Parts: sequence; structure tokens; C-alpha cells
Amino acid sequence: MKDKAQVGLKLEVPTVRKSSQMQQMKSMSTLIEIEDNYDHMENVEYILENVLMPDDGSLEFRHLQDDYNSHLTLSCKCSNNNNCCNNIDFCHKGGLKYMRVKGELVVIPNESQQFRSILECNELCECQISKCLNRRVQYGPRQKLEVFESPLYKSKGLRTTAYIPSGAFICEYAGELLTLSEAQKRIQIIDENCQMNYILCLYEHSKTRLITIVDPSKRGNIGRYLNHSCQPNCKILPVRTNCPIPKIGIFAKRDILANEELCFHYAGGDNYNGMLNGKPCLCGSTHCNGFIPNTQI
Ligand SMILES: C[S@@+](CC[C@H](N)C(=O)[O-])C[C@H]1O[C@@H](n2cnc3c(N)ncnc32)[C@H](O)[C@@H]1O
Repeated sequence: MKDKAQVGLKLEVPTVRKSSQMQQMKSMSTLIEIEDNYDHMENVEYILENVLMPDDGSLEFRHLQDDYNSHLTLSCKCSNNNNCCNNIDFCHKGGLKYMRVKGELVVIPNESQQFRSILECNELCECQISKCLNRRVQYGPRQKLEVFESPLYKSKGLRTTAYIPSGAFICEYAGELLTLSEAQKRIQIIDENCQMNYILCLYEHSKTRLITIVDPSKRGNIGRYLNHSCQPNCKILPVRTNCPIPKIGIFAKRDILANEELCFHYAGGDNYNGMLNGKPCLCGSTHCNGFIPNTQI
């Protein structure tokens, strides 16, 4: 069965294939290291960021590979500006913004905003990294997350051992980036073998419909342990830094107390009207739909 996420978004982001000039700029800039000290307890390769699926020789794979190897040309010019990044033209292109609350960057809530995605400053930006208020996801997951055996879901889950403020970044949902055909093949195998489904599809609505498919079943990060809830405490947002393919960012939807299990709505939540014929849902919320969301790809 397909447990997937959908997020509505309108976005056009200019990109170029990485040229030698851009590679040079990249090597001149200060590269940010992802801080991620988590690991898996099982036979899964821990990866810090999305990786490409194995090359299957298809044209579809070539397109995915081209996007994966492309760089956004958007960059800010905030070298002398302490208020980086408030400039809508260069910094966040009208996407959601962060603000600092008690020493932590949190997403400013704006449910009515047209562009429900985040465009972070990247390697080509001229801002001072130490002063930039538009970089969070690129630093890696928050601390004090814990994989545990969830009694509610009767399988593994992810919880926090410390309070998390509303809007704070939890972690990325990282895994293998799949083509549509490869995702369909893998989902068929999952269905036939009644396996757990880790494949997440993120839909964005642009002039053309964008779809990002991530599978952390064999290669993934700590994000793979979040279960689905019909009344979740987390939400997902597309986040772009260097690459046109978005990272799937998981953020706190409300204040979260220590020891709460972290869950998001596998279909993006709120206006979900897809099919509800997946596995029976164990979330136990008063708003439970009865099934894990299951939409077609
Ligand atoms: C991304 S994994 C979540 C982590 C998983 N629980 C584990 O042990 O690795 C998704 C799978 O977890 C289970 N799951 C997640 N949310 C669920 C829910 N609300 N009700 C029942 N099972 C759920 C389903 O088997 C689903 O295919």
C-alpha cells in the first residue's frame, strides 16, 4: 500500500547544470557540514542526505540525475547586510521565512502563504554564514531524538527527549531519490509482500507538476522512523538549498513536549481528499480517518 505525502506549492526556481565555474565558486565558499550523529539499529545504511537510486539506464533516470547534479542560480547579495535574509528578491523568493526564538530558528507560521516551501541560502550566496537567518535544514537534524519501540504503532517510532518549539526543524526525510517507474515497481513489491512502506511522494504544484519521491527503506536517515498520524504534531515542507530537488523537511506543527512521539500526516494533512484504503491506521487520534492515506502515483 502507498503511504505518501502531498504538499501544495507553486514555485519556479531557475537552475543551471553545474559548470566548472560554479564548481570553482563552490570550492571557494565555506562548505557547511551536516551534523548528524544518529545511526540505525538495523541493517539499513545511514545517509545524511538524499542519494540517487541505482542507474537503471532509463531516460527518466537521466532526467533525475540531471536535476540532482544541477545547482540553483538564485543567491543573495547580502554581504554587507546584517539583516540577511530579509530581501524577498534574493533571499527566500517569497517562500516561508525563519525567525529566531530563544536561540533557535523556527519557521514563521503562515498557512495562507502562497508558496509553502522554504528556499534557504546556499553555497553561492554572499551573506555571512554566521549572521544568516536563512539556513537551518542544511545543518542537519536536531539533537535529542530517539528511535524507540512505539506501543501505539506496534513498530519503531521516533520521539524527542526534550521540548521542541512550534516551527522548529526536526530532521529531513532522506533516502534514495526514485524515478516514478522505479517507485511504482517498488510499491508493487511492497504490496505483494505486505511490507512496511517507506516511500514518500512529495507533490508540488508549479507550471508543471513537480514530484519528488524518496525511499529510505534501505538507505535513509532518522526521518524514516516517523509514523503517520491523522492529527500529527509535525508537518513536512519542501526545502531547497543548492539543488532544485527539494529536501523533505519535517518541522514541529505545534509545541512538542519531551517524550512525545513525532508523527506527520503521510498525505500532507489538512486538505487531504485522496483514497483511504491503505492499512488500518493505529494513530488513535480523535480525528482518525481509519486508514493510512493511500494516493495514486
Ligand atoms: C516510514 S515507516 C515508519 C516507521 C516504522 N514504524 C518502522 O518500524 O520502521 C511507515 C510504516 O510504518 C507503519 N505505520 C506508520 N504509521 C502508521 C499508522 N498510523 N498506523 C499503522 N501503521 C503505521 C506502516 O507499516 C508503514 O508502512
